[in-house]
Amino acid sequence: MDNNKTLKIENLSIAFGGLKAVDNLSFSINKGEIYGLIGPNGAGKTTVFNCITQFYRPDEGKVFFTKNDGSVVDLVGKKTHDIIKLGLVRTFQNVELIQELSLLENLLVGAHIEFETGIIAQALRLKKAVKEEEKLRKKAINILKFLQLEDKINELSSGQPYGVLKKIELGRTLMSHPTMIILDEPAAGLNDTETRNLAELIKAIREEYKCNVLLVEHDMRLVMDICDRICAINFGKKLAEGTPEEIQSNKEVQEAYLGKEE
Ligand SMILES: Nc1ncnc2c1ncn2[C@@H]1O[C@H](COP(=O)(O)OP(=O)(O)OP(=O)(O)O)[C@@H](O)[C@H]1O
Repeated sequence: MDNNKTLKIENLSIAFGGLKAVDNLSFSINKGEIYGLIGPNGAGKTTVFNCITQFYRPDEGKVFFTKNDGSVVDLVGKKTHDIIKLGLVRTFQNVELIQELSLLENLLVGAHIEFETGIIAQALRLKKAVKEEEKLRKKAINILKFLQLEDKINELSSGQPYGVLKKIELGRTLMSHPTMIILDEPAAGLNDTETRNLAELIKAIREEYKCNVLLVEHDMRLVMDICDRICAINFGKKLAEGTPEEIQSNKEVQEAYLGKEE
């Protein structure tokens, strides 16, 4: 894989029963890109996600990922937990925060992967564990500041506006030093203002945390606004790939997707 790519999907296929949910799909994401994956309902977007993070094991194909140190690994067959350690994290459509914990604590819950000391040491609160916890707390506070939530650090997550919960979900991904974040319909359930803020936030994450973003999203304004390139799929196959302008003017995409949705 050439040096400029972070993620390269090659001839990916997976079928459920007789149905080919992803059918010989290939695309690649360049370093620093915000990349969009779009398609009508049932096109196979979530299945592509699940094949990248190895929640599903693809029937065929490869998923190459460039780690922080520049080396390339094929993710197929790896454990989801190990994939997070390699620097690839995802969010879920439904935000799942622990209601009884503060926003800060919710970020720390997501950071267990960062702990270098073992569970027993943590339980005994040995010096090293206490130090590590302090380091994580500082990191979490910095992320909350970046998310402009510093005044809410100790507030419970219960009762927070949906936009705040979504930010925390994003913040949790940042706790694990990602080189790539996959966002599953981040604008779902957000109002116009929250969606505009989200667009700015995703761009800021790219700048500040130097990570790539792969976005699956139905909100065309968000996709067209922030993506450098987009891949449109239908029936698990690639329809077109290109800049937002190219995708918007592509006839096949218009017929399959934009025509129906807009
Ligand atoms: N675990 C599964 N078992 C059987 N069929 C599945 C499974 N997961 C997905 N499918 C089927 O694969 C196809 C692609 O589904 P997928 O959820 O990936 O589409 P999508 O583009 O994410 O749709 P949406 O935009 O509605 O979320 C659909 O026909 C779906 O019913």
